[in-house]
Amino acid sequence: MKQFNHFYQQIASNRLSHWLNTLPGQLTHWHENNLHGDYKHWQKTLDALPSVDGNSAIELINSVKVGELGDLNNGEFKRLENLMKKFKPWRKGPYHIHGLHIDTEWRSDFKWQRLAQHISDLSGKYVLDIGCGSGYHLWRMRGAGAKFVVGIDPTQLFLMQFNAIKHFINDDQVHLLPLGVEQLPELKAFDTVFAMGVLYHRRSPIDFLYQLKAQLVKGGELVLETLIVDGDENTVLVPGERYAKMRNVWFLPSEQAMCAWLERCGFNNVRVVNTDVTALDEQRKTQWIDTESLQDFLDPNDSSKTIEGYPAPKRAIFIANA
Ligand SMILES: Nc1ncnc2c1ncn2[C@@H]1O[C@H](C[S@+](CC[C@H]([NH3+])C(=O)[O-])CC(=O)[O-])[C@@H](O)[C@H]1O
Repeated sequence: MKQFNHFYQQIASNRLSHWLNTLPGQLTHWHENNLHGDYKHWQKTLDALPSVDGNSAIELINSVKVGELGDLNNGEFKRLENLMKKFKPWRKGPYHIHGLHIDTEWRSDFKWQRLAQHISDLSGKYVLDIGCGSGYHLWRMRGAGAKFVVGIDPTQLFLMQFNAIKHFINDDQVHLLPLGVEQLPELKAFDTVFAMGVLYHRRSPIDFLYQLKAQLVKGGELVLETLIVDGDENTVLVPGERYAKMRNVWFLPSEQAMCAWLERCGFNNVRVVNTDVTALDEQRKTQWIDTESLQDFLDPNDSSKTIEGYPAPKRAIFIANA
C-alpha cells in the first residue's frame, strides 16, 4: 500500500495531520477491496506508460498541458495513445499530453472559466475538490496558485485516469484519494472547498452541505455547482427513476431554494455567480468515450427538455462562506 505513503508523510507535517487518525485505515480497506479484475489491468497499463527524459513545460493556467508533439518518437506516441484509450471513458478534461489531445466528453475548462473570476484567490491555499472525477479541476486549482490540492472521488477509474496524468505532470502538491464525501471526518482545515456536480447525486443534500462545511476553516469559501430548475424558494424537482438517463439524481432545487438551504446550514454571504444551460459543445460524444452523451439525453424534438420530459440540464454556481 505504498501509493499513499507520500501523502501521509506530507500531511503529517501540515494542517491536515489529524486526518491521519482515520485515513490510513480507510485507504487500506479500499485497497483490499479493489485488488481484483480491472485494477490489476489498469495498474499494468499505468506501469507501461512511456516516460519523457528531461523537464517538459507544464501549463496549468489556461489549460492542462505538458510537453509538445515530438517529445515522444512515433512509436512511443502511438503507445501513449493506445494506453490512454484503455482508461476510457474519459469524461472530464481536456488534457494535452506531449501532443496527445485527450478530447474528453466534457469541456471542464468551460466550467472553470465560468467560476474563475468569482472565487477568492487560491494563492497559498489548501483546497479540497469533492467529487473531482479524473481531477481536471485539481490541476487548474494548482495553476491558480493553490499550495496543496486534494481531490476525493470514489470511482476507481477516475483515480487511474488521474494517476495516468500525474505520471506526466509530476507535482507532489496535487493528490486524489479514492473516498466518498461521507468518509471524511470533520477536518475544518481547507481554505476553499469545491463541490461541483455532486449535490444532485446525494440522497441527503442537507447532510451533504453540513459535510462540506465541516471541511472548511472558519470563514473559508465553498464553491458549489449543481443542477437547478426554475422556480421560487420552495421549488425542488425530485425526478422519477431517471433524469437525462441518469439513475442517481435526487434533488434539483431552484436557485433560491439552494441559497435558502445554504443559509439554513449556517453559510454566510451566499450568492449565485453564474447560471448556464449546458450546451452541446460542452458535453458531447468524442472518440474518448464509447457511450452516449448529452444529445442522446435530450428530447430529439425539443432540446429544452430531457428525454424524460424534465427541464434540460441547467447549472448554477453558488459561493458562500463557512
Ligand atoms: N459519495 C461521493 N463522494 C464524492 N464524490 C462522489 C460521490 N458519489 C459520486 N461522486 C463523484 O462525483 C462526480 C460527479 S461528476 C462531477 C465532476 C467534477 N466535479 C465536475 O464538476 O466536472 C458529475 C456528473 O457526471 O454528473 C463523479 O466523478 C462521481 O464519481
